[in-house]
Amino acid sequence: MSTETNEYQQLDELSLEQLLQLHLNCALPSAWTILESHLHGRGLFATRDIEEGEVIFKDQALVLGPRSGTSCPPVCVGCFSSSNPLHPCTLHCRLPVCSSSCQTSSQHQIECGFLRAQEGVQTDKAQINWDLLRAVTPLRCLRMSKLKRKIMKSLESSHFQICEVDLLKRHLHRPLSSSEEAYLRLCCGILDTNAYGGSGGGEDNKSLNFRGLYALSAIMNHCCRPNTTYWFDADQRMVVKASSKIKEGEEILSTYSSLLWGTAMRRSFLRNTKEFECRCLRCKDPTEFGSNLSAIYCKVKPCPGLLLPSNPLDLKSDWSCTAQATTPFSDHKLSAHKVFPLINIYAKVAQMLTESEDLAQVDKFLRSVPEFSQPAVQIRKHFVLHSTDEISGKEPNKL
Ligand SMILES: C[S@@+](CC[C@H](N)C(=O)[O-])C[C@H]1O[C@@H](n2cnc3c(N)ncnc32)[C@H](O)[C@@H]1O
Repeated sequence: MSTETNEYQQLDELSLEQLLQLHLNCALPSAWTILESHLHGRGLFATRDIEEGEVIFKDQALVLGPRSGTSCPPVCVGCFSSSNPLHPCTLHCRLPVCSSSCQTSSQHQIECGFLRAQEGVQTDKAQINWDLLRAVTPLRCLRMSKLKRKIMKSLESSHFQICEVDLLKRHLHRPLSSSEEAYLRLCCGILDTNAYGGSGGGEDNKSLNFRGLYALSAIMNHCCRPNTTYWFDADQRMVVKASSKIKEGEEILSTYSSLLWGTAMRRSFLRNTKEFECRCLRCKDPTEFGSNLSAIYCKVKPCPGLLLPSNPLDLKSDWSCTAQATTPFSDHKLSAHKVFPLINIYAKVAQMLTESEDLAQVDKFLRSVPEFSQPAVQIRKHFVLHSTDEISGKEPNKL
């Protein structure tokens, strides 16, 4: 029997928890275990009391690739940095790199070889193809170790129709073999469901933007009031820390959406990208634990109340006024289809103001929306980050 078959058989005998411990070289006993969750499928649970602020685990990515999309600056496929000027790889794979060491890095060799060997006939080889950036992470899954492949295949996969494989097929002239295509499609589904987008530091304080499949983190279910927080260290490991005390037996929960988004935005993001309806306590509470993050001022003048969704789990429900019982006005409601355009306008204005940084206009705008509304929170967050960066001498962050 070959060593390879032996290796596979040995891996087959291990549970997902043991495979992950092997991959992460964990010190045992771990503070976590994998159990069935009442939320969905499997979840991560505390094996002992975990103190607030304690690092629960450091997760090593199974695969890393560049982050892409309209909200991300263009990055180098080698180092994931957007700080240096980018140029097309000179080997004509049409991906952006920032240096010769990034071009010759072992991780770039995977997609570079694949795209080079099968260049599209009519493409301009000297140009960067920004669309292809999306296909890099799935292509890197083609060259995973057996252990990583086994772990990846045990993760949950979505059935999204939009897939980077179709994009790749448009840019290649050699058809993908059926096994390549099936494997790449599986990888895309697994990445969509489980990958985390990382950004932040890195060496020399460069801002990095990457997408990583962190398998242990991928077992964590979502909650809009999670009990963990995470960041990425200089080696692009995902460090997961308890944001509140977690008792033995409790589920360890992450968040897949921004905590600063209001309920309607979080729930539609989760439905569209992760295919589930969140029904956590924060989603059920119109005031979002008293923060009134989704609120807009009541439109009946001079009512001082705030409009909040009557039933936040139903996107179509009316928005009612908090001051209704104590004011002489009767018609303090707005239908959802009138509220959402308003919220969208506020969000766009908030974005424009943070980009232009006209402080007089920002001040005027902040007076027109409730203190804890999402656009107000976003604007404040922007200026806090900006001033922190000014103090530390870094380039200011954009929202
Ligand atoms: C990264 S996986 C989480 C682990 C997953 N439970 C498993 O068994 O592998 C993400 C998927 O879990 C499900 N999920 C996560 N949090 C959930 C929640 N709060 N409510 C319902 N489903 C959830 C969704 O189907 C989501 O696409």
